[in-house]
Amino acid sequence: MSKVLVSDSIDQAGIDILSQVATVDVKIGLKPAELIEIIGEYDALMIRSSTRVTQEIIEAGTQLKIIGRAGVGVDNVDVPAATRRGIVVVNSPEGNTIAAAEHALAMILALSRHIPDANASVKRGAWDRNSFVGAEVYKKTLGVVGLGKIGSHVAAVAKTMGMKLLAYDPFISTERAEQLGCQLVELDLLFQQADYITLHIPKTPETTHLINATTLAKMKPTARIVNCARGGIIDEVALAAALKAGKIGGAALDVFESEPLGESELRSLGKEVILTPHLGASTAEAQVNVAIDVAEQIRDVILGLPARSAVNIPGLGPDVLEELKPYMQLAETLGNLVGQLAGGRVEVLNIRLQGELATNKSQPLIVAALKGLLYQALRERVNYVNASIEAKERGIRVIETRDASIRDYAGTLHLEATGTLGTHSVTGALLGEREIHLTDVDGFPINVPPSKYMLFTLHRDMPGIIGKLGSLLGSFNVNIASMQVGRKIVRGDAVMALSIDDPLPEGILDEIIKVPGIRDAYTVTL
Ligand SMILES: NC(=O)C1=CN([C@@H]2O[C@H](COP(=O)(O)OP(=O)(O)OC[C@H]3O[C@@H](n4cnc5c(N)ncnc54)[C@H](O)[C@@H]3O)[C@@H](O)[C@H]2O)C=CC1
Ligand SMILES: O=C(O)C(=O)COP(=O)(O)O
Repeated sequence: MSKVLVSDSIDQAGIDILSQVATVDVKIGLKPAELIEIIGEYDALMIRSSTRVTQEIIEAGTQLKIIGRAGVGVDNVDVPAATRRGIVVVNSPEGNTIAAAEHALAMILALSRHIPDANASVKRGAWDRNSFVGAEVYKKTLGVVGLGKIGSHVAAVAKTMGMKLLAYDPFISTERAEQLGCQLVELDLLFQQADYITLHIPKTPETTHLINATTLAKMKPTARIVNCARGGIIDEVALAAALKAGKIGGAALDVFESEPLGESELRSLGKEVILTPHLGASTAEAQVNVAIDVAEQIRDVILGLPARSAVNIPGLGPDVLEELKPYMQLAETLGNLVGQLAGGRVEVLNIRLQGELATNKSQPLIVAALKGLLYQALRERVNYVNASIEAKERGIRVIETRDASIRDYAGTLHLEATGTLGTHSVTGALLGEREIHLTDVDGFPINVPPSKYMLFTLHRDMPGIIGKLGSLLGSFNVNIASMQVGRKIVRGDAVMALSIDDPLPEGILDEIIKVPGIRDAYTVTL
């Protein structure tokens, strides 16, 4: 049974899902050295933002197949290190969107009305109404930095509160911003004009210390800044200095450069500063959402299925995956088959997407075909995550072509592998929704479902040959489950595809090739 380590606090709904397929150990608060010591036993690791999954931990996780982040940000995971090791990293891109957006909105209102300090003062026994006179957000300008999932929801709600919206996000269109009622502007303009600035961007090298002494100096002295995205986007020392000097009006922070927040000037500031301990995603609803979302993906990967929100598999979003899953299976099977027919080292893989596939995203299919192709060399070490890197490192050139014309099937996939031992090709299609059929091998039309053990021969189409092959296999106690011949012309060259019940015994291929009329034979395990 697989083993999953849960090293941060996760909702029980996730643990219940994992327990269906694995032994689940919940160990919260492990020190890095303790995690390194035990991670080697586990197939999957489920975390939130508290566990830092470093390269050292990934390297110690020799059995790890998947790291599941029950939340959005994967900046606490060394994703490149995981990718190199073929470990899938998944997250829950939408499970806590509303929770984080509502926290940012709560921060905006709490800052405006001094709610935390007013509350603390009443609880201390005071009744001080004069110290807590606030400001309205109505008709004020909100600058949204990062108009993604969370930023968009913040914008939508802020709009209904009567705020004027500016947004900065270099990766979204003016139309999208307009749909949300936002005016897309340059960052400097946003800094200059906003009464409130809310950050909803990932932490990247470009966004680290985006808010610093220079950018803070561009803001209105009354501006209030909210960070419910990531610590480190704001230079906290510069922020504390700007607040103290009255260069900006206030700040509400949920995330910090170093968490838990240690010694900090920010703690000593008054009602203009609100600090929460990374609570953006901490609602009952969001925790159920992210736990289920990520646990299901871990379960799927343990069961050998692809994950729907892998951050390190290019182009494999949930919508794409749902549509392409059966075709990815087809691509993988064909890749595995053509790799075995080609034998030796493959140098070029031609992939032709035909019919309805021609208009689809090709990247997941290429990755799946490469995974299949490399299976003989790498076995379980190759997966959707590292197939492209492994192929590149082996010098396999991928050429993709598309042909939208529809032939016998709605969509077909054609793979041709050229390597040190020659060129071979296979074509396949789906029958109904998901039944794989081989429709062509080396240019000869056939129509067979692939099976675990197969034998292919290239032979002359002449009387008696099928009988001879049948008897030969019989003499080696090989049971034939099905057999089909594909030929282009009568008595010309032909291909025979046989499904057999067991692997072909040693030495029998040499005997098959000796049968008069048989030119070549290939055994394949799928
Ligand atoms: N405080 C908390 O507990 C939580 C924090 N988060 C954090 O919130 C942030 C946003 O999350 P989502 O909205 O789900 O992500 P998202 O991926 O939907 O949106 C991020 C947006 O930022 C934009 N962006 C990227 N680089 C940018 C740059 N240099 N300048 C301006 N815009 C840039 C992208 O184009 C995208 O539209 C993430 O950092 C995430 O980790 C998310 C959930 C909870
Ligand atoms: O989802 C995110 O990016 C978050 O920051 C939430 O973090 P958490 O899961 O609450 O530790």
